[in-house]
Amino acid sequence: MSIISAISNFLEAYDVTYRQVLVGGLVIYGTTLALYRLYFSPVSHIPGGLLSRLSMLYVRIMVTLGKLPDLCEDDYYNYGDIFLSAPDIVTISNPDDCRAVMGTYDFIKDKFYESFRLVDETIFTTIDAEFNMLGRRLIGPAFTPASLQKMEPTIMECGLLAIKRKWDKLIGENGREANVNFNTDFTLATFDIISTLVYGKKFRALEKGERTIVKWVEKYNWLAHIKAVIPSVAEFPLNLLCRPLLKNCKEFVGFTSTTVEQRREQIRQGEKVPYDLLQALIDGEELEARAKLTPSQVTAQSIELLGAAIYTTADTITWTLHYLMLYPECYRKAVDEVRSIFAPDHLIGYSEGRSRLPYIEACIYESLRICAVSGFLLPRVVPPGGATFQGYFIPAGMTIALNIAGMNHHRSLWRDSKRFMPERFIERPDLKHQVMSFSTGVRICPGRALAWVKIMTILSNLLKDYDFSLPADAQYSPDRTDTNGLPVAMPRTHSVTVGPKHPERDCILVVTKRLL
Ligand code: HEM
Repeated sequence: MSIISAISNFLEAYDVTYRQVLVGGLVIYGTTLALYRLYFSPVSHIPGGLLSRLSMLYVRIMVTLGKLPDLCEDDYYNYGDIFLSAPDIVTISNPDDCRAVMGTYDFIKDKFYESFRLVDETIFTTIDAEFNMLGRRLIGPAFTPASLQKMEPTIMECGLLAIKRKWDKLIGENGREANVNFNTDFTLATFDIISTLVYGKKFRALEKGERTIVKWVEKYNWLAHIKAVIPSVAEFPLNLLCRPLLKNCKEFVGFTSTTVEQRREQIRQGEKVPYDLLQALIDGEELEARAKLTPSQVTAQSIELLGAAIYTTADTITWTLHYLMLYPECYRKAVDEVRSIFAPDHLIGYSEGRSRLPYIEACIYESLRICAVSGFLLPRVVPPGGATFQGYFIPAGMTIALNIAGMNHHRSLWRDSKRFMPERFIERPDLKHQVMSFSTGVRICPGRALAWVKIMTILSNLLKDYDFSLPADAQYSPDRTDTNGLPVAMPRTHSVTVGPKHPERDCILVVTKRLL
């Protein structure tokens, strides 16, 4: 008698259907798994929300809905230094613990980072320490103060000055004032800056409204976001569902590799080429180093730099201006500071802005802290031998996630942490080193100095040259407060960075030329 007929006979004898067996099996499996996760897994004694402890599904749903930043912050306030974000994701928020993890290559990046991989390995996606160090060595020289100073004219021209031209034109057309979507303008300006530095070409997205590449970057980010939730989405048959996104990435890669090839040709022809980010990468192909970048790695890296630099910087400027509008006394102080130091016709360069505008610098730190554009989880794998945090042992192979929002709101460092309070950095400048928005350790953001140049030059000059106010119908203003009496910030969402959820509604400001 075959096994199948034996089972059939057994089911018939007890009057049980296959369906009942299937449902019963699933119930037993689900219950056993739930009991294991809640009471018997090696990390079951770590605190965390019931849904997070039961299934990975909860965090995936939150990621899909763009709610991860809110979850990270709320979970820190609810559970403290260590908690479970999913049955096998232990999240840590204690700055010392996070530094211990990030200070070494032992805790490699989790497979989540594969969702960002497009054509080849990059500084960001790699888990290979040697390759990461090589990439960082190559782009490092582009981010020294001397190199950034050389790039500053481009940064000014494509960033601040392009924004000013656009706003002045709008104001001129409207009479005295104009309504601007500052998030869109900061995004296009930061795109124009970074694309000039990466492709060596000016696209003038802000001026001409030409957004092809911005859309490519947006869709590349979306694909990465979807891959983070459904890793097999780029494989058959799911790839059929996101054909337009995959086609978009192909075009993006094609355009980038052609541009890289054009630069190589210029070099071969002996033409003078600018020193920019692309050049730093191409130089890497020529290095005598044992490991050097292949052409497809240069393409992949160029795309990554574009993706890493646009929304991070634009959204940071956006949040800073938004918080200044919610806290008018801070806005007033920032404006008074810059206008008392610099003449109306002075173009504030980065280093003078950074050294002479401590309050505006403090506003930027506070915005990076209170709503980090990277305010979500950075997942790493626990190395062989396991690791102990806050008295809990975490076995090798489990994911440990660093909670940037948790560190930036940590009770031990930040008094009244939900309040936008730039003064904290004036009273205690040492706190600047505790803002974790650029991460920390061996994989700290290599582009942070460039980001600072863009943020500081754009913000300080705009505050000097324009008066900003909220439109009459603004939904988020100083008058709309929460139960603690603090102004409610506009809702945020998360794809690759944490940005405004409804920029078309919440990022409109009335701009007038400064009255002399
Ligand atoms: C306000 C602006 C920015 C913020 C807040 C920011 C934040 C971060 C954070 C938190 C990481 C670590 C991510 C992780 O480990 O998962 C990171 C990595 C990285 N960032 Fe940035 N970033 C900013 C701007 C930039 C810019 C302008 C560039 C380049 C032009 C850049 C290039 C990179 C690269 C290549 C990495 C990967 C580093 C590695 O894995 O070794 N970022 N950034």
